[in-house]
Amino acid sequence: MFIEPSRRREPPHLRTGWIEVICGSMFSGKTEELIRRLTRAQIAKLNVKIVKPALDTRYHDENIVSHSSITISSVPVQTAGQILALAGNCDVVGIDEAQFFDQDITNVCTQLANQGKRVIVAGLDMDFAGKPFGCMPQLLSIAEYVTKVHAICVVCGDIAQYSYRLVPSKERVLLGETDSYEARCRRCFNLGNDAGRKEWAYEDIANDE
Ligand SMILES: Nc1ncnc2c1ncn2[C@@H]1O[C@H](COP(=O)(O)OP(=O)(O)O)[C@@H](O)[C@H]1O
Ligand SMILES: Cc1cn([C@H]2C[C@H](O)[C@@H](COP(=O)(O)O)O2)c(=O)[nH]c1=O
Ligand SMILES: [Zn+2]
Repeated sequence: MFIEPSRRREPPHLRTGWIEVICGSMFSGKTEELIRRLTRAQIAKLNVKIVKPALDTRYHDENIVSHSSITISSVPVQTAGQILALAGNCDVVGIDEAQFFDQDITNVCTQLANQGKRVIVAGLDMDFAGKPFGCMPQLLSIAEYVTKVHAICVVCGDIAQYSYRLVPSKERVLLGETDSYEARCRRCFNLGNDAGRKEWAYEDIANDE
């Protein structure tokens, strides 16, 4: 589990900000982990600002909502640049669904951290095709702390790092949840439509051994 660095008691001239990235597939617990960290910052009475891309209207227009219905209020923004103005003099900035921002998000996070803020970013590291998603590789490179979380493969029960798309669209951006995506392990992701349901997959693994 991620434990916050204890930098509060450092003298102000030595205090710096930093960037944390939480990545993984859909259903891996990125949003839950983001909300957990932000809630702890609020308990510590830090001034917290939370944003998400305005296009993410899946569960709610404003709030950030996890697949398990855990929620925290946020401000929807159209561009990464807007985050700088919104952050003002806050201590902690939380950003969800970072994969939907343009490359400018990297500069924005760097500027915020350089101002002394703790920046916590959550986003999909890979798209439905298993390719690195937009700005995420750059964010992962510049972060001080990276946490990769995993879902459970709905086909075989193994650890999942892929978001398998169940509908035929090839557009990179397609909002959805269990209606359009499922979490899959490497093997079941590569099997595509040939991946059977749980019983079949267990049998197959046993036959492989
Ligand atoms: N295949 C799955 N593997 C793990 N958790 C799942 C799965 N399907 C649904 N869930 C639920 O999703 C929750 C995580 O939701 P969330 O934090 O919103 O994930 P993410 O932001 O990574 O998509 C889990 O705690 C669990 O309740
Ligand atoms: C893989 C993939 C996902 N999306 C969309 C689907 C959801 O609306 C979000 C991811 O949300 P989560 O909090 O990580 O579950 O992104 C997409 O547009 N394109 C993709 O390739
Ligand atoms: Zn699997």
